[in-house]
Amino acid sequence: MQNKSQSPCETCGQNPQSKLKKLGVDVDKTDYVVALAGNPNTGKSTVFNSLTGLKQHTGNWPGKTVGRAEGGFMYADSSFKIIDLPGTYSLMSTSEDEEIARNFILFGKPDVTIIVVDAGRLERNLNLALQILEITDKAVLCLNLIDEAKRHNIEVDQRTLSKDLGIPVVATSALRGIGIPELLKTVDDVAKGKIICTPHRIKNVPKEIDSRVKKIQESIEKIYPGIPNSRWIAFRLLDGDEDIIKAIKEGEFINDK
Ligand SMILES: Nc1nc2c(ncn2[C@@H]2O[C@H](COP(=O)(O)OP(=O)(O)OP(=O)(O)O)[C@@H](O)[C@H]2O)c(=O)[nH]1
Ligand SMILES: [Mg+2]
Repeated sequence: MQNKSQSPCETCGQNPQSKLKKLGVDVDKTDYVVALAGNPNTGKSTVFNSLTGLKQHTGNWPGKTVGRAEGGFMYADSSFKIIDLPGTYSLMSTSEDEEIARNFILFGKPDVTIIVVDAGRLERNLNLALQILEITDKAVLCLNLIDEAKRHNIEVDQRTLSKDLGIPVVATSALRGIGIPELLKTVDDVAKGKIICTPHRIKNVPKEIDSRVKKIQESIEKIYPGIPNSRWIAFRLLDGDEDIIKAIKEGEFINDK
């Protein structure tokens, strides 16, 4: 039955959005888990709200999302849990909120990570995107605020960007719902392995460093069997990251589900 508030376009079978059912907070036992990551103020909560029907705080000031919020949606007969995370500039972050985001991206084992970036501030935003691509095999770049970028005559070569990053890129204007159907379909395709990502990774790590990292990695995995991203942790330990040293000692990551 057609919902009164929806236009014929929104309910047409050709439109991927017609396969979307917003589930609000109903997120028990879903088929897939999706994380929304990105710098502050890029529109993560706006994307979250449009997919779940929830009303996470949004606004034009940094640090609006505190802690993490969960919501759900159905798409093409599959159920998804989606996690809205606080904005963060780096996976080596220090504030409590940034730590929540970092821990979920690293250890929450999302099936797909949507990296939301500001199309008008791409260079700055790609710093976090590249860090996330080091540690995940399944990601989609959501090139948001495309309306604002256009207003400032900024054009993004999506094809080249997608090729260079090795993940699909979808342009959106989340505030206006533009590109959300395409984003949904792409996330579904990545989750189900219909789109295979080949994420950009740093190559040519010197042999000596690589072999030491592997040794540390083995020790971490011995203490915490099944821990994701042990290589990333090994690099952080080598770097003397106090936060990570403390978290490893206290098993903090393992409990952060
Ligand atoms: N013009 C325009 N504004 C947008 C778009 N997406 C989001 N916004 C606005 O940008 C501001 C920030 O959006 P949020 O969704 O709160 O951003 P966020 O990434 O969740 O922010 P943090 O929680 O601080 O990390 C809000 O005022 C939104 O209404 C868009 O595509 N175009
Ligand atoms: Mg937010």
